[in-house]
Amino acid sequence: MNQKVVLITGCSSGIGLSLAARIAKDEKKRFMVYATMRNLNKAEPLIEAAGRTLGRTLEIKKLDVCDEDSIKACVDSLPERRVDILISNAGMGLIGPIECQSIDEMKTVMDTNFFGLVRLLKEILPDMKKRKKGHIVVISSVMGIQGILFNDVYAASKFAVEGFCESLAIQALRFNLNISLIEPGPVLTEFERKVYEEGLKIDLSKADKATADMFTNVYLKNYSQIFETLGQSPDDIAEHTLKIITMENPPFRHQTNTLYTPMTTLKYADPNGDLPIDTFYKMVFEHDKVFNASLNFLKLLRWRSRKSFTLEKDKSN
Ligand SMILES: NC(=O)C1=CN([C@@H]2O[C@H](COP(=O)(O)OP(=O)(O)OC[C@H]3O[C@@H](n4cnc5c(N)ncnc54)[C@H](OP(=O)(O)O)[C@@H]3O)[C@@H](O)[C@H]2O)C=CC1
Ligand SMILES: CC1=C(/C=C/C(C)=C/C=C/C(C)=C/C=O)C(C)(C)CCC1
Repeated sequence: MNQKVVLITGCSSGIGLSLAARIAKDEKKRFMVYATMRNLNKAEPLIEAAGRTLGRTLEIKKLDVCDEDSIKACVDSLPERRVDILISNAGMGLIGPIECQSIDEMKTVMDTNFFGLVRLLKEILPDMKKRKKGHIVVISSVMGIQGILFNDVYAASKFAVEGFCESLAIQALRFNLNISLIEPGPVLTEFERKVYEEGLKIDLSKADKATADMFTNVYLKNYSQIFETLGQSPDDIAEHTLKIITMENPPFRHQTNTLYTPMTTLKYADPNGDLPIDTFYKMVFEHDKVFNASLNFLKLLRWRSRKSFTLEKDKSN
């Protein structure tokens, strides 16, 4: 059987876990999944989700994207070091005023979200080029296209990922390789919980009162509601990603949440760059009424898009 080898990072929870289980359970058994995580003590939820695929179409391996030796050891352990599809998923968030964040905290985000991808590719890309075959799939974010209030460093890390991939994609074409950026909006995972809990713990005394109030009373106050309204499940992201890896000509960018697309499109509608910033500003600060009305509108759209996604899935079966 000519199975494609898929290596996924960050499979201890969230999107990585859903992706690994979903791809391993592919009805046509088209994939052999190496689901990796930095701490194998956290493997239990994946073992449970993998069920009977464990040891058949799914194997769990250790890989820390911040450690080159760990990446090399993992790739060396694969038959012929072959990776047909790399899914770079491991990542972390960071919210809050920059006055309250240390440079070390910021570096950890860049090291994981951006250099983590770079380290993976330095190990895997040369073999893909030799074979003239391969698909690099990166779990980016809508924040790889557009910054969001109090996500300055996280957005910077995803912009870095997107700039890096845009440059590399041109070279990759010469070697018949595909690169795809998956751009989810909010997804209900450990990410959301960790980021929110860390947000509540921030010592806001280093920020001025107006900034501290904005973070507490605008951002944190609305955070859970935004995720509940706009949030997708990690299984949704897994379905979208499975579609992308089975396409003959996969797109370079794929947004998983159609509700978010109008916001990201504003960027391309105004070369001056003011339109998305003004719109976000108005949405957040100018009138609570507009904000609440938009939330209600989003709830309605979400219901409709859920329906259409289900229909699309039905059609493809
Ligand atoms: N949730 C969201 O709203 C969105 C998330 N994303 C992106 O999706 C990806 C997955 O996040 P999500 O599933 O939501 O969050 P989770 O926190 O549930 O999962 C993150 C995963 O990354 C792993 N990880 C962190 N650092 C490293 C490292 N150094 N080496 C290997 N693995 C590591 C975590 O492992 P451990 O358990 O050991 O910490 C965990 O398995 C991230 O890239 C994130 O930026 C994009 C858009 C929206
Ligand atoms: C909470 C909140 C907002 C939106 C937050 C969003 C949309 C977060 C998205 C997070 C993602 C996509 C994370 C992973 O990549 C607004 C609208 C700024 C208004 C103020 C409060």
